[in-house]
Order: sequence, then structure tokens, then C-alpha cells
Amino acid sequence: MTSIAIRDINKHFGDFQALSNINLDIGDGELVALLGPSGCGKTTLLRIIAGLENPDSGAILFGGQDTTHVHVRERHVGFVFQHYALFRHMTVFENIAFGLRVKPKNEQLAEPQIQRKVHDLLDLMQLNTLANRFPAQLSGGQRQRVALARALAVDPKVLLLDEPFGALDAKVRKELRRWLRRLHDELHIATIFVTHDQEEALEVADRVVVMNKGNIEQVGAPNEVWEEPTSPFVYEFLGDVNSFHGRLNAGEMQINLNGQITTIPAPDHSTACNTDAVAYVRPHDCDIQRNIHNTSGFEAKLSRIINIGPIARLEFLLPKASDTAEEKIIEVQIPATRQRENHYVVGETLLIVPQKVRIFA
Ligand SMILES: Nc1ncnc2c1ncn2[C@@H]1O[C@H](COP(=O)(O)OP(=O)(O)OP(=O)(O)O)[C@@H](O)[C@H]1O
Repeated sequence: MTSIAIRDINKHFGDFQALSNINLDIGDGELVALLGPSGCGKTTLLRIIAGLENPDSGAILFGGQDTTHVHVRERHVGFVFQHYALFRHMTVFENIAFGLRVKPKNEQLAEPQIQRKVHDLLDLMQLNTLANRFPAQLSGGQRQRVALARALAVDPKVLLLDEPFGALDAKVRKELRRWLRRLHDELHIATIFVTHDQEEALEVADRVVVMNKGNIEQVGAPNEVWEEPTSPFVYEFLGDVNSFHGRLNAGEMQINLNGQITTIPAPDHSTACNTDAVAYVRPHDCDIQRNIHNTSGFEAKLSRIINIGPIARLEFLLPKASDTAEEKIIEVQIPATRQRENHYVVGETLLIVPQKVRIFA
């Protein structure tokens, strides 16, 4: 069932269009990431869903009910922000209990129930030993867990997280990502989280919504957006990629790479007639060969080898074809074991053979 329906949302700030015709359905108990570069409108969309910002047009429905004009307090959403200021003068326990204590009189729980609820949340978030500490006595990761517990205390229908782990170091972020996933699997609250970190989105979310300049570029399961990007933007945004400009003609693409001409098959473009196109190849989808006369590919000189644990990153520099042209670097990733077996060395000329190419005309 749909938990949140976003219908034709538009939002301007002055002349600037921050969101254009956004449509999206979030299922019950789904964990969705809004992913995109800085300024693409992620936070604005989250704030509109929360009721902190009004759209110019369009509607937000919670469980089928139009909530576009319902006040933020009545929407039953839980929030966690990047720098979510916990109350400095309150203990962890009191911070978590806060939302329960400020409820209207007719909804308030009795003190023993509040105590039980906060203790349950402390258990869930493994914060028991920290209940009496003040925020200043916690690490960044612990503070964000308290912020999550505080958001959950009021039984939100929807959880909205804006770069919740953004300010933390890489190791703590990774730990909290696992946390969020586990917590979500236990509680099944529809959750939307904003991130500009593709790894975070791909690792944690059930579905990823890739945004660009106020538009949704693609929505899909993490492996779907990673394996089958539907636009050059998504290709470039999700991971490293080599791009080659060229021309398409009747199912073939001719690429002129700094004077070296290569033809690659383009079966999806059989009707193309002298059309400009860009071919994208991920560094790990390139093979390299020593025998450069066998297959079609790009001949290039190995200019740098970077070993990163199990992976060897090989950089190939293609010299300028003319004074006005630019140098081009092609990046190839191979398993470190393969590099050790073959001993590729800086300065040798190899053949780069693209294995999986995606062409956009
Ligand atoms: N209150 C405002 N007044 C004017 N412009 C705004 C306002 N809020 C946001 N914007 C603009 O709208 C655009 C989208 O902002 P938004 O915060 O939604 O982006 P974002 O994708 O969340 O970026 P980031 O990852 O940097 O937080 C930006 O260009 C921003 O400058």
C-alpha cells in the first residue's frame, strides 16, 4: 500500500525553480533514498513532505489522505537532521522523552508509560548505559542515535532524515548505515532519507530516487540504478566512468580518441544516421590486453598504477592529437591479483577493450 504519494509538486524560490513536477509513491514500510548533487532540491522536497515548506502547486497524500495543508504537528512525522541539536541541558533520557511530555493533555501518557517507552527505545538503540549523560558527553554517532530515538518516541507514521550522518567520519557513518537498515527492518516505518553519498544510498535504501536540477532522473532498486542508468547524468553520478564522444551510424559508433579511430558495435542504435553520441564505460568494465593487434579497442600508454587493497587502478594517458586538443585519461580497474600476475608497468602500451558499453545519443 502507498504510504506517501507525492503528486505534481512544483516549487519556486523567486525566479528559481527548485522542484519541477515531482511525482513519487512511497510504499508502506519502504526505505527510500533521495540522492543527488548539492542544490538539486532534495531538502526542499523533504521539507514539503514534512509540512515545513509549502509547494506552489501539487499535493502530498499520507495513507491516501491529502495532507498538503495539514500543519507539520498534525502530520505525525519524525525528523532527524544533519546537525540535529539535542537539548543541551537535558539528559539522553529526557531528550528522548521530550516529544512525549509536550503532547497535548488529552494525548499524554502517564509517567510510568513514558518511562517504559523511553527504556524500550534506549534498548532498541543500545543507549542504555548513556541514559543519564548530557549531549556534550556523547560522540557524534551516539548523538545521532539519540536523535533517531527522539524522532521515534512519538510513533511517527513517517520518518524523514536529512543527511542524518553527514557530519560524521567515514567509519561511524558506515556503522550508522547498518544501524538504520536494521532499525528499519525491525520497525517498518516508511522512511525517506536525503543523501548526496551514492554509496550510502545504494547500501541502505530499498529504492533510490536520483534527482538533478529539481527533477527526478530515475527511480529504482539500488542494483537497477547502478546497472541500468537511464541517462548520462545517472551514469556519471553513480560511480566512476569513462566517457567517449563519437558518431553513430547504422548500428556502429565511431570514436576518434585523440587521433585514434575505433569502431564499436551499437546494436540499439541501428537506425542512427550520423548522430552525435557519448559512450560510457565503467573502469571495471574495461579489459586490458598486451596483444594490441587482436581486437578493437584503444591503444594507450599506462601512466600510473594505484593499488587500493584488492583493486589495482590503472590510468592511461592519451596524448593530445593537436595543440588545441586536450589530454585524455582512461581509467581501468582490475583485481590486484591480476596486476600481480601480469606485472603491467608504467610506460608500456596496452590495449583497452571496453566490455560493457552504454551509448546515449
Ligand atoms: N528558502 C530558500 N530561498 C531561496 N532559495 C532556496 C531556499 N531554499 C533552497 N533554495 C535553493 O533551492 C535549491 C535546492 O535547495 P535544496 O536545499 O533543496 O538542495 P539539496 O539538494 O538539498 O542540496 P544540499 O545537498 O546542498 O543540501 C538550491 O539552489 C537552493 O539554493
